[in-house]
Amino acid sequence: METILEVKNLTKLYKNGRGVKNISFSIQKGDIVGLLGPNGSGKTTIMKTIMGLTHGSESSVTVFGNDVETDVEKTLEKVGGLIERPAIFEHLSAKDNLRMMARYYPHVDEERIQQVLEATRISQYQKEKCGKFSLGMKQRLGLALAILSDPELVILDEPTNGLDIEGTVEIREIIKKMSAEKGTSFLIASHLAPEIEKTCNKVAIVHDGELLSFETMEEALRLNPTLEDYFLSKVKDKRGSVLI
Ligand SMILES: Nc1ncnc2c1ncn2[C@@H]1O[C@H](COP(=O)(O)OP(=O)(O)OP(=O)(O)O)[C@@H](O)[C@H]1O
Repeated sequence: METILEVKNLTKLYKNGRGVKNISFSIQKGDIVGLLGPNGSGKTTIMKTIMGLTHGSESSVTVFGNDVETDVEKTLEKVGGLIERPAIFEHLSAKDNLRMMARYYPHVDEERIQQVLEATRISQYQKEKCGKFSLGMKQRLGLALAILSDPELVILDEPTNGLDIEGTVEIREIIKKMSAEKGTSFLIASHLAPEIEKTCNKVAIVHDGELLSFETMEEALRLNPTLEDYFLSKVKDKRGSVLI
């Protein structure tokens, strides 16, 4: 198995003392890893540190064997990300937003742009200015931007945020198809257990800045009817109480 991402003892504490402590996990080629945790548990902080957008204190994050702290550009060449809100130029069309992004990737041509517009089902709106897009359409464009360069690792923060049922299913299918057909690896943050359960083959439970567990989905569901039950059992183990 090829290790794509390795996070060792990631600690990032903000001045207010909040953040994440001692997070360790790894992603192998083709894995779809879900980062499941409630609001404020540290999911975005973990993703931002992996993408070099913020820096941990005692951590080591290696992507494709390169240390993210020492060589961010090289490390992130094969990584696509959608973190917090998609970075979209509202005065441009969806297609022009993709063209702007394509400037950074010599191998991305018009055919690839069209392919991605179709895969994310925004081709019918491709000429409209993005300022008029609904939240869900912006989210689809955010995913299109993240996968445009055909990255080997895609990092997505709440990718189905604002999407309707069909949109959620479509995004899930795109993720699974890329993993199965191309071996693309994914790290997906969400506070929605059913979504992570349906999409991912591994799950990391984050709570109050700590990693409570990192398991295959199969193992998580072995003694639990749903991922939600697994999550609650892990939180209960930590607190020694049924209250969460
Ligand atoms: N720039 C910052 N300065 C101070 N505290 C921060 C900062 N960013 C995040 N935090 C705090 O760190 C903790 C983890 O936040 P983070 O955004 O990583 O959580 P999250 O799991 O992504 O939450 P959500 O699901 O609500 O997006 C929270 O307590 C948050 O208030």
